[in-house]
Amino acid sequence: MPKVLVSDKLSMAAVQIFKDNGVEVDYLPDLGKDKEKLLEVIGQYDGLAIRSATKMTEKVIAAATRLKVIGRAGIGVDNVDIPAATKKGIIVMNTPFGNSITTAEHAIAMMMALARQLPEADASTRAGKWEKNRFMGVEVTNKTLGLIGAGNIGSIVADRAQGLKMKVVAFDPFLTPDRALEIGVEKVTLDELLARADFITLHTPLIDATRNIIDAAALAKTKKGVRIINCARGGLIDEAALYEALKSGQVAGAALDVFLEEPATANPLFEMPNVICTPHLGASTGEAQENVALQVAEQISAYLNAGEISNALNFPSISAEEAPRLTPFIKLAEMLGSFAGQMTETAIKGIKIEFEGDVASMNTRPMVASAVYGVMRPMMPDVNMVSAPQIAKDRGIGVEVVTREQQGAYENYIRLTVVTERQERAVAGTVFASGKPRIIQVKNINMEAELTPSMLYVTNEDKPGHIGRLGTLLGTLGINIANFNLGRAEQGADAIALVSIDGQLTEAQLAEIASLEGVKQAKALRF
Ligand SMILES: NC(=O)C1=CN([C@@H]2O[C@H](COP(=O)(O)OP(=O)(O)OC[C@H]3O[C@@H](n4cnc5c(N)ncnc54)[C@H](O)[C@@H]3O)[C@@H](O)[C@H]2O)C=CC1
Ligand SMILES: O=C(O)CCC(=O)C(=O)O
Repeated sequence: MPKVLVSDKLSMAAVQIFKDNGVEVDYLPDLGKDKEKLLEVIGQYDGLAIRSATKMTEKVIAAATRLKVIGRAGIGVDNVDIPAATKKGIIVMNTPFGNSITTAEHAIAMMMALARQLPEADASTRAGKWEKNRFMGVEVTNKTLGLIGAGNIGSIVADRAQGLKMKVVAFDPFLTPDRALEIGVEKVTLDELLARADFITLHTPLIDATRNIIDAAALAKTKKGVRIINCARGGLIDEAALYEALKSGQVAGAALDVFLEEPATANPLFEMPNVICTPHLGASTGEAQENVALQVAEQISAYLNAGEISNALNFPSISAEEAPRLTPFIKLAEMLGSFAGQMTETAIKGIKIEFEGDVASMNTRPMVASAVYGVMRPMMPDVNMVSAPQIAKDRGIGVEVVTREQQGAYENYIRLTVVTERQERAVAGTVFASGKPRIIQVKNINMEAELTPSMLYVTNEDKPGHIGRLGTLLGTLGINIANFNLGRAEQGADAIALVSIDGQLTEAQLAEIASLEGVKQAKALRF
């Protein structure tokens, strides 16, 4: 039974979902904050469900010897070292939509609170001051909202802001003109946004391109008296620069849900009267927390129990519907890769994977990952389907993918070519209607073979007597033949034999086979 740790505070509904799916679960909501304890116990778990308090650093990931999946009940995964997880073959998933409405609503609430100074007015009134003249606000109607990041949350914010009769301009390099039209925003450059916005709201992930996107230089380009809302990530705004801009009046107010250092318990911005702070509450509604907890528990369970992959950030998705259909092709791709990988003895420059027929219209990305995994596994025993594409990229191994309509007799055809300094070696296969993967071509020679755990691959001159000699030698060596598959380019040219055998060949036995008359190459293969 797979075992999952929930190390941050999650709705208990998640725990029930794990149990209902036959997954053992430890609910330890404070563990994520205790780095040492996390390091101590993480090695026991196959799955991990977190929010933002648990920091999955390279060190913790290295200690997670059994871990197969990390599920973030939420959107931002900046608390997970994704490259380290990928290298270890750990799938990292999030729940990209479950808290978007709630977070967008928080941004709008922060904007309105900022426009009318609600927290300060509230505190003053409770203190018995009745300072009616002190709290002069601004209307949002007809004001310009500058949206930095127009993805899921940004576009909901845009929709709500338009309901408040605001004009919305958006800076997002990936926003297409059609999408901008659809969500009713004007796509602008960052400088234009800074120059035009009365309110600026941030909704991007924290990545290198967005870190300190609002810095001193950007603040200098804003309208004097701009108000800024950040319900995305600390680190998007240079806090020291914001402090100075608030002090000088360049920025009239800021509403911050997120901070560079969290938990934020002492921050110079807390001293500023025109700053509203919440403790990373963007996603904190009952509705959003129920959504993300249920979703993450379902996703983790489906992966651990059935290999279904949804919302993974480091691996292509495989839906429950397509999983049964894709599985034999994923297996075939891995077998072809493994065959070619075992035959390759020099540095690999590239891998080409061609999909023909029905398979070309399927979700080929997991097959590509599986094929690359197959090629690399003989050289790197710790590689896996998640890490293989990244490792190939790191090593400069190009992966070319070609898809085309059916050309030959097979309804489905996958051909994998490994390119080395010295040569190209291709192997092709198909999946029959029965769901059985088969090798159908090796080095352009047709044959039909099932790949079994232990095989002998022989290339020889196509001359009479070879099969008899090989069979007799295997018998003499005490090797039982389970299946014998043959193919040849043309009469008298090169021929190949793929022999399924019981047990393993020793190096000495292989050398005897290689020295048989007419044999050009003999290799033991394992699948
Ligand atoms: N305060 C909170 O509790 C919460 C915060 N968040 C934060 O909100 C962020 C956004 O969430 P979603 O809208 O769901 O993500 P999303 O992926 O749907 O949208 C992000 C948008 O940022 C854009 N973007 C990327 N690089 C950019 C750049 N250099 N400049 C401008 N735009 C850029 C992308 O094109 C995309 O449209 C998350 O990454 C997360 O960090 C999310 C949920 C709750
Ligand atoms: O889990 C939370 O409360 C924070 C949510 C968040 O920041 C996210 O989903 O990116």
